[in-house]
Amino acid sequence: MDRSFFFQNRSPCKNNFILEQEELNNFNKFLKIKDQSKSVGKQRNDQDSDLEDYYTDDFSNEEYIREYQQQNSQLNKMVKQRMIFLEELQQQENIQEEKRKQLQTNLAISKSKVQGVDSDLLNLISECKCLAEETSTKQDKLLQDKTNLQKKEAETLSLLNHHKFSLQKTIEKTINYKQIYQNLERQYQYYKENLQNINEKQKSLQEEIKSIQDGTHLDAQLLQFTQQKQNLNEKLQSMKGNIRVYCRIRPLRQEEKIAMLQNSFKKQYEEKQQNAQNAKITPLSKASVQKGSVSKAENIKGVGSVGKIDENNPNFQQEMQIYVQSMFDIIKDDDNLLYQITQQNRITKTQNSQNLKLVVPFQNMKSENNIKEYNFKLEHIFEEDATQMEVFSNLQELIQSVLDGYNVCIFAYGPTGSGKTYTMQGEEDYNKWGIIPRSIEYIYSEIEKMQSYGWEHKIKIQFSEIYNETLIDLLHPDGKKDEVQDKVITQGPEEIMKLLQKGYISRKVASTDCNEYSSRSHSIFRMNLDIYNTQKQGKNPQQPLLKGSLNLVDLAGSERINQSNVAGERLKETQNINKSLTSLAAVITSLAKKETFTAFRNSKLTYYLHEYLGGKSKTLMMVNISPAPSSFYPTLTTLRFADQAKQCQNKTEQNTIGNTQSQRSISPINNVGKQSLQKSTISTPSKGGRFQNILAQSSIRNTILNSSKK
Ligand SMILES: Nc1ncnc2c1ncn2[C@@H]1O[C@H](COP(=O)(O)OP(=O)(O)OP(=O)(O)O)[C@@H](O)[C@H]1O
Repeated sequence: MDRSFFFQNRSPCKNNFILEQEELNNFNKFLKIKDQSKSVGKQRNDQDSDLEDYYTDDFSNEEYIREYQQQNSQLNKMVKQRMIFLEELQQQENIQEEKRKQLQTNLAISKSKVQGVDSDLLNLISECKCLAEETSTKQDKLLQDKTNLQKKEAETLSLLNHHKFSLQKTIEKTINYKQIYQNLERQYQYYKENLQNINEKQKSLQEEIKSIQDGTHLDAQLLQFTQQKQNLNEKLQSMKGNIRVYCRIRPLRQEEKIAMLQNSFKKQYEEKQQNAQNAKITPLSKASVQKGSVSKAENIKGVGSVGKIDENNPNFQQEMQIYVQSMFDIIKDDDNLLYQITQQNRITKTQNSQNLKLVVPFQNMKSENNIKEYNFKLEHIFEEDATQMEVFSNLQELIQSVLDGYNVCIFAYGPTGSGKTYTMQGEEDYNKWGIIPRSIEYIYSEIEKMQSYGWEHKIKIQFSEIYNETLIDLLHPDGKKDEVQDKVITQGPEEIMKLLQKGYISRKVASTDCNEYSSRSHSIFRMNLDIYNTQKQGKNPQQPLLKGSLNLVDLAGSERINQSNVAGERLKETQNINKSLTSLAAVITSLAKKETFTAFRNSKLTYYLHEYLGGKSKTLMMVNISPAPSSFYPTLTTLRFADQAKQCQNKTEQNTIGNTQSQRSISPINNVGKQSLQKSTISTPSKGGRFQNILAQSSIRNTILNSSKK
């Protein structure tokens, strides 16, 4: 049997080697015994016998023994190889052990390092925490800064918007002014050329005067020249229509600005209150309210009843006062800003080449988004910033007509407090003089200029009022009723001013809720001119060549009785004012419709003015309106009336000899009820006070002369 397979098939592990080694030793021992017994015949002990028994089967003959020996030597070689391999393994194991030790050392080092890293990590974590806190604080600050910036941005934006709006307005105005300036420049060129022509004509006329001894030739030419001028003027006037309607918007008054701010505050307050109420009504309490166990007002403590402001609440009053005061500082005199802040709609003027429109926006109380616009086409609109001078310069041509022998009537119409008396009479300061003093000044300056051409004028004035349907002569010492006398003026414009001043003091004025100095009567200033030409008519002519009449009417303000809060005598006045204005509106409507009969006699006012409404006069209605949102309804009614008035057509005619209209006085009107005037009941915070120092200021004649020189 080949036993080498034992070794070949065994794995080269240490135990296997030991076993193999043992077996080999045993076998060698057996061989030795065998050899000894063969040569010496030596006695075998028990152990040898066992070995011999063990191997006897296989090693019975010599051949086998040799074979085994060979195998044995091979096996020895293998054992040696295995031993070498074993040693190598041992060495590797040693190396591994070394490495393991090394690794352990490394592990220990790493562990200590990890411990270091751990503490570093802890430090880092705490640093991170600090950083996170710092970051969150910084974030909060940044958020705060951002909110502040956003607020500032919004404020700046609204300011910019406001500036943009003002700038746009300014640009529009500048464009308007530019156009006006260009027109004026054209007119100036035109007049300059005309003046040159006139100067040339004047020169040639003067030469003719020198050369021609017979005066009638000159008279004829002068008259022709004057008539040409009158015809041209007449054409110009008739082109503009007969009852012309101008509109003047007065500036907002302080009280109106305050009212606008208060309304805006109330609106905001109401909104806030509503929001607070909505927030406080919980579903449960709503249910209780529906069940009827809790009242809504009870439920919302401290807020007041739903949707309504308790105006008597001192907190509300105080808050509103603070708001209005602070806003007033902000808006100063910037009306644009006021309209923007209070979100109120503004009356605006629009213009194209043909039409001048007044747009009156009205916000429906029921729905905020429902803004209705009312458009009115008017011949001329004076906006809030129009000066007295600007207004008059637009009427100058009309006043000129009086000197050319026409009847002219300008009446101021509008709700109470809309600026009629300011427009007609004005105030003490020269810049604030109204149409009446400026017309007197203008007529006298023209008369002076015409004197050198042989023109002479006789001036008579009347100043009257219609109060409670009674016509009263304001220049009569006893305030004569139902008859107005002419007062002949001999001393020039100062005399007229003095008389007017007296008349203003007598005029019925009272303080109402709508106007501190409210006119309670219609006042009529009439200036009659008898015009002569001595060069044509010779010295001391008996009859005037032309007659002109200027009528300036300051109507009492139309007002709503509940709005002006009047009672007693004041209520009666208001009723009479409204009645006569209603008659005026009816007359205007009738004339506009060209009805065959017009009821002029329905009131003293229409009867007194009938020649100027339906006659041959040149009539201008100056419609005064207030821009205040609270005056919306009176403004609308007034503009509707103006719309009717502009449709009336008069046939203007010059008052030449044989074609004169007597306007000296009005005869007593029997069929209009005469009412007695209870003078003692009238409080008279006099509008005449505005005029008291006019005469003291400067000599009117000087003013007139200076202006005529200009
Ligand atoms: N264009 C204006 N510029 C400055 N202030 C004005 C202007 N128009 C009117 N006012 C002021 O408004 C107030 C009311 O004006 P005014 O008395 O002329 O109104 P009214 O229409 O005559 O009123 P009433 O019909 O009640 O007599 C006055 O204090 C007046 O000075």
